[in-house]
Amino acid sequence: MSSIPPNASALSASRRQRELLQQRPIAASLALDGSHLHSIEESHQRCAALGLRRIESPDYSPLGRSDLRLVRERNQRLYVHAAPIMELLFEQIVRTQSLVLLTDAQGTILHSIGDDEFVDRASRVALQPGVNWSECAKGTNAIGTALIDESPTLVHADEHFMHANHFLTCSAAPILDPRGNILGVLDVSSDYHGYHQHTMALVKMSARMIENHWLNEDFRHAMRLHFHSRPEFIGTLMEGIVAVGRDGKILGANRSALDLLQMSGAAVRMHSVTSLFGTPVGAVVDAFRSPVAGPLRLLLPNGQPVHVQARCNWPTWHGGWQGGKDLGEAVEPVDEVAPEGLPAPERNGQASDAVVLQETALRAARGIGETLPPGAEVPGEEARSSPEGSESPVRSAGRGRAAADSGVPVANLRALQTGDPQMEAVIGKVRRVLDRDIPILILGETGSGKEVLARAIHQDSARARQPFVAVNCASIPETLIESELFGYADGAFTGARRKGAVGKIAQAHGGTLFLDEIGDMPLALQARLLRVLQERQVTPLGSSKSIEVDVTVISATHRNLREMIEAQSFREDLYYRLNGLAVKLPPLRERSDLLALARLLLQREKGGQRVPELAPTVVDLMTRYPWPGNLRQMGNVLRTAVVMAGDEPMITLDHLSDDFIEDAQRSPRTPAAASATGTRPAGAPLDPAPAGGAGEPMAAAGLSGVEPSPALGVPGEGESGTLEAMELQVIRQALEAAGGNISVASKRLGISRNTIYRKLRWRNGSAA
Ligand SMILES: Nc1ncnc2c1ncn2[C@@H]1O[C@H](COP(=O)(O)OP(=O)(O)OP(=O)(O)O)[C@@H](O)[C@H]1O
Repeated sequence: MSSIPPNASALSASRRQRELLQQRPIAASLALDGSHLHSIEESHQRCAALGLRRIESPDYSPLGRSDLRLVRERNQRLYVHAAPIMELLFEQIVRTQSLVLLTDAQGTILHSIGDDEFVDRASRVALQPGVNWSECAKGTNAIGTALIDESPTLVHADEHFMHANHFLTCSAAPILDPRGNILGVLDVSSDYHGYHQHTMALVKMSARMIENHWLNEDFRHAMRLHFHSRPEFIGTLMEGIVAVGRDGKILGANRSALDLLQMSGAAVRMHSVTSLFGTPVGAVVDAFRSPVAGPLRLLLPNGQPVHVQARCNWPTWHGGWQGGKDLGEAVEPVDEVAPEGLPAPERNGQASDAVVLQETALRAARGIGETLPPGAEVPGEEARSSPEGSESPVRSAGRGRAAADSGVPVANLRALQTGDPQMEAVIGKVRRVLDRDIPILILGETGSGKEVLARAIHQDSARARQPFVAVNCASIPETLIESELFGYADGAFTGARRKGAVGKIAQAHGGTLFLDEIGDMPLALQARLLRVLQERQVTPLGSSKSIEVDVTVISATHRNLREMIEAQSFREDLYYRLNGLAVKLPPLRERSDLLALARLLLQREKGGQRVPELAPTVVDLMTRYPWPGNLRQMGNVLRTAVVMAGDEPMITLDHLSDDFIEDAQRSPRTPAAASATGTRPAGAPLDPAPAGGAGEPMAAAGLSGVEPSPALGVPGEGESGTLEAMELQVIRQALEAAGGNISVASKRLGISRNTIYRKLRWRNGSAA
């Protein structure tokens, strides 16, 4: 840990604290304690020393698919232990607009579960698999700072170093192996308005559960002593556990053991059963030979009495234990058994985990009930409050997530009609096939709104009250995608999760299955998916029984599936099965409703408060920028701008990050977006695009965001009347009639595309 800076030590603690509170007013409202403030302050100093800037856009780029696969493979064991506990944790916080995240020891997100609406918001700051959240990548944040401080860490709102992350509140706890090495971090992130003081307790407990599972597996052939000063705490998360070798040496300990013993992991491993509990290991084994043995009462080195229970693979131990000598033989693993009277091995397994977490959440909810957010339900009450109280928990959770509302209404198709003719055409097409059991394939660049459209289709369909289940084929490790989709039967796996699980396809029964990034579906699974879609039956892994499924399928991709078919990486038969109707979303740079969308995004950010205006210079930059990340990227830029602007009524260049300004200034204006600058009222109809016009994307016509591009609109002041102005007006009208498509306009006018560019570039240059 770094030391307190000299100027801080000179100031009185309370004055320093006051200063900090002024700097971070949102977090100040939580009245967090001095050690918390100190840890955040130190982290900010580290970030400043690293040269990080508060207003910069963090590096959002995730690892490539194959790199992510490698990282996940390296951390497969952590995932196997953590995934079921993450699900339990999520069940306790479902509908609180939160995300449960697991990272590796470097802070790279391996796995996430969350409320759909918040997943959407979180993905805008790349709280998603493959993205690294170490402090040096994202500045002060709960994951990165917990990794450095090696302790549970809360980072709330403006305590995040980077402004882009100020909307978050995050509670993270490192996960340690029994030797004290960091395995990864467990984190819950949500919108800071939804802060709950009990979230950190749940995260810490969940991290401990993962650690205990890890320890139990690591030392499944060793004896484990479970101890606590109060016998009723044995078998709970508060119990200390030490693993003991046959020679009586301590091999490892869980975090509670270190707390109870007040020792470091390294110090504990210097001990033996004799030096730690004052009794030779042989005596302990003998004491537990009896099938009715109760806990032993032993003394810790500090004289504190504790109650101790033993667990081990008794047959192996009885055979191997000979008067304290380690036979050193390799022993065949056998199923763990406990003598009668000892806690059964499962007592520390899934069932007790669920109970512990639920009880904690219930206690927290009762104790601080008034701080529960609207809509949050006390665990266990969901089924009662649900109108279809008899449905399965999986189904309820799915519906809860789909309908979860963070103040952003789930859009229907009408809400997506913000004045762009290409969008109008797309929506018109999907409306015609609604409820006709025709699979829809949504194509479009990343961030162009494919998932939002899929949800809107579901929302407007007769299945709206049934689940909408989204599966991102790119973010699930290839090894897990099969079980995620198809589910698995009890006993199909021997890992931490032995109970069966309902797959996503079955979860979507009665509703809509959204297969996002379908182009990333491994080839081997494409055949299986095709069979499910054709037969409308799914067979979970390890089961011989098929389950009938009634789902309507919407899929989406940013890839060119036809090219993939040619390259034999996508099955043609599956393509035709998914493609009852293909619609292509326009990229933002081609949309004429950019300003209307910007306003919607600002409204979302302000959550009912007064929405700031955009200064003309900002509008100019926004309309000339090519927006490679589309709506998602525009949302990020506006979120930062809103935070920077605070209560100011107008967003100006001062509120935008420098790199965005530089990039945008280098970009010429795009024709379609230019019509959103006010030259055409947002929402006013454009001439319908000619056949093949809107269908031919600008990129395909050779107009990329970096090429010079023309502006649309009526002649500027002082332009009208001259020959040149009339020429320009004709070109603009032709372009507008062609939906911004330069190839079509040039053919109609009988002039080359270059002439159009030249004339309009000259006009832009002279107007500048
Ligand atoms: N019409 C819209 N109005 C406001 N925001 C929108 C609209 N469409 C999309 N967005 C926002 O843009 C972001 C990206 O949307 P979405 O996730 O649907 O894109 P996508 O094409 O599915 O992205 P990806 O290809 O990366 O999965 C989201 O934050 C979403 O809320």
